[in-house]
Amino acid sequence: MDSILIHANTHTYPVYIGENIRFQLQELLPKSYDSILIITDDHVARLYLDDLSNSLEGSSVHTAIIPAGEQSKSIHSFYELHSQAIRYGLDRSSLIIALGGGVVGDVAGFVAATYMRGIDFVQVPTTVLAHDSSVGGKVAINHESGKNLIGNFYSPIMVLYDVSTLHTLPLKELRSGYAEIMKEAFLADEKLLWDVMELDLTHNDNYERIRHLEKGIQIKANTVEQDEKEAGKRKFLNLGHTLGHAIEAELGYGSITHGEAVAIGLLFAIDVSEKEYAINLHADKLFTWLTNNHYPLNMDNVCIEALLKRMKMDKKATNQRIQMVLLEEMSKPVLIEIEDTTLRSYIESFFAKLQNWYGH
Ligand SMILES: NC(=O)c1ccc[n+]([C@@H]2O[C@H](COP(=O)([O-])OP(=O)(O)OC[C@H]3O[C@@H](n4cnc5c(N)ncnc54)[C@H](O)[C@@H]3O)[C@@H](O)[C@H]2O)c1
Ligand SMILES: O=C(O)C(=O)C[C@@H](O)[C@H](O)[C@H](O)COP(=O)(O)O
Ligand SMILES: [Zn+2]
Repeated sequence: MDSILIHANTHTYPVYIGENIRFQLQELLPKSYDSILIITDDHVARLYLDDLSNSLEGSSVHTAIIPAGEQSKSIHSFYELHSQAIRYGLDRSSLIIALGGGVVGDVAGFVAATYMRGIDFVQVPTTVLAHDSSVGGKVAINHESGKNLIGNFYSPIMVLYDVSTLHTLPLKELRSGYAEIMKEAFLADEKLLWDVMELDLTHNDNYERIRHLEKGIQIKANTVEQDEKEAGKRKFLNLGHTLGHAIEAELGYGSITHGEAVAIGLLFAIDVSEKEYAINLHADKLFTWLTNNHYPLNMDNVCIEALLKRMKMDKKATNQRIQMVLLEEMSKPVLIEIEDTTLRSYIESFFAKLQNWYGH
């Protein structure tokens, strides 16, 4: 088992990474709890809930199961989970465990952050994408106007990443998670970038995957430790998300996965960076890798005006002025404000390029 320590503003917590470590949950917890609520979704519950609850002894263990998918990051689920916590009699010394992907982690984390003004929580990520979402303390639910508009910064006391659970992950979700690894690679690790560019996701073995996940977590950790509340440097982790989040909300939460939307946003950000800074960041190679791995990139029926409106709701925007993370060179992110008219023409030419690339 490997571990990475994260130094948050409030406390330091470990991220444990290893095969089958879900069975060691009890012994890895820093203290014992009288009452524990495991929050998970209905897919993950069928696969791993028993393993986790059976590994906890000496506590009253309760479970709350939300429907799988992005639509559960809602005010309705949030309220329902609070109601269940109240019904089970959780108090300030209780623990919430988030067992699942980023959806469970984000909503359960936000419940933990707000239940009785905050109780301990542990992240037990089960997706590739959740190497990103379980670290750094962003917890949130969506609003129909935009992603993660209601939330907080609230760090878990521990992350237990049992990479054996990834064996059951569908290819679509593997793809989704690798979009965030690609993002991290462009931001800070060119070697990782070329490693992943070599990868056929259908033949990816777990040994290689663990190496990629650990590198991604380390990049995230280095960033959030310097700027947890996103006053500056942390905004770089949003590379690809300005357009990505707009696409996700515009197509309807759950129509495409978060990572699939980020992949399109990342390709766009790389394309714009190449134009702004007259450099070659290999957008063409990224496009080839994305199409070889069957990322959905067809934006034919997406309304650009609607996307622009949504991009103004992005948390990096100030006074409705859109800010984007770009790369002025490889591994050198910058945050720049882009005029609406310039952005519109960039999106138009990007969508045209996608059509053109597809045509060949
Ligand atoms: N807080 C953050 O810093 C942060 C970072 C990145 C993304 N996010 C958020 O994370 C969410 C996406 O997370 P996600 O991609 O993990 O999606 P997800 O939680 O919806 O999981 C994807 C699907 O895989 C299933 N699943 C999960 N683990 C499985 C396993 N081991 N085997 C089989 N099926 C499994 C789930 O039931 C679900 O159907 C988005 O809402 C995004 O905004 C948050
Ligand atoms: O941790 C961060 O900071 C990130 O930006 C990571 C993103 O991958 C993640 O999707 C995050 O939830 C986006 O945050 P938001 O503040 O733009 O909603
Ligand atoms: Zn993301």
